[in-house]
Amino acid sequence: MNETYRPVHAAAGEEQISVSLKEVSFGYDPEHPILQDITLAVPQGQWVSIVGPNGCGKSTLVKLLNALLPKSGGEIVICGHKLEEETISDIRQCIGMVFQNPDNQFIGATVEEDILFGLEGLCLPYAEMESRLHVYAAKLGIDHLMSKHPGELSGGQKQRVAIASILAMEPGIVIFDEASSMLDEGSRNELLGILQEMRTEGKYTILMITHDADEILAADRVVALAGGQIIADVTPEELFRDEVLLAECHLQMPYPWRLARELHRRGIDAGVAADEKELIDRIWPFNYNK
Ligand SMILES: Nc1ncnc2c1ncn2[C@@H]1O[C@H](COP(=O)(O)OP(=O)(O)OP(=O)(O)O)[C@@H](O)[C@H]1O
Repeated sequence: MNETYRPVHAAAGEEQISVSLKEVSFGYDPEHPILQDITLAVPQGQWVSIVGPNGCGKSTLVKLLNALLPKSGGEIVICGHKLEEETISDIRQCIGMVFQNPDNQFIGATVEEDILFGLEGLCLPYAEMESRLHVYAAKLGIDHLMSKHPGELSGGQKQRVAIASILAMEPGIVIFDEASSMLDEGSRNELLGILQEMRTEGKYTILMITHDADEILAADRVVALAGGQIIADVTPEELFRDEVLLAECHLQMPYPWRLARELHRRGIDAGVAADEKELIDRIWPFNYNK
């Protein structure tokens, strides 16, 4: 196990824990466990990226949280509810999941119906449902698609609808399982902006399975899985500084980090820039002082 992994069980200080796993295990075939003794606590309001190589069990892990798959051992507590037969429906109300393929997520015959369907399940007053419908359709830029049948939408539009449907229910925990892989760069950045806004509200805990460097950098914390175990629990910066860990996770450094490393090798210590302008501002003095 990588030394960087620091298991966390209990609340640090007064922090409320949204997601807690203690020694959780699971195998599709009991003889071959996919996940072994996973222990993890995520405080309310935290944004966690879950990373790791293909097939290491990231999707399996998040499906255990709302009993889409049955854990074979250990304890899961979601928003104070211990996961048991009787608490599954309470727990499912606390968790919204957006998957990679939006086709599997449509229920309504139109976009509007699809968003309203989830809200009806929460038994909200009609005015509140209408208000959320319009707020989240506007946030995701899908107001003009409300009367469309899901079959008439592009992959990226379908994913925006799926995200709007989940966010409109305002679950305390939102899980994205490679949910932005269908989105173009602009839409992906918009989604990151929406999540950043949600983070400032402090009400949402975000778990995001991703291989995307920008999404990883946006998180508060990165949990890395490999070989059925958590091998690291670090900040995004710690991950991107650790070339061994990056290789274990099959990840690359973000472009500005690679550029900074190359410049450093050539004697220019410009640090990591967030964008092109900052990069030029940082490199310019080196050229100017020659
Ligand atoms: N329904 C299933 N039945 C049997 N084995 C499965 C099933 N779903 C997944 N697996 C296996 O479990 C392992 C973990 O799969 P999982 O989808 O959780 O990985 P992942 O880390 O999310 O992968 P990726 O990054 O490719 O999406 C893989 O070896 C996969 O083949």
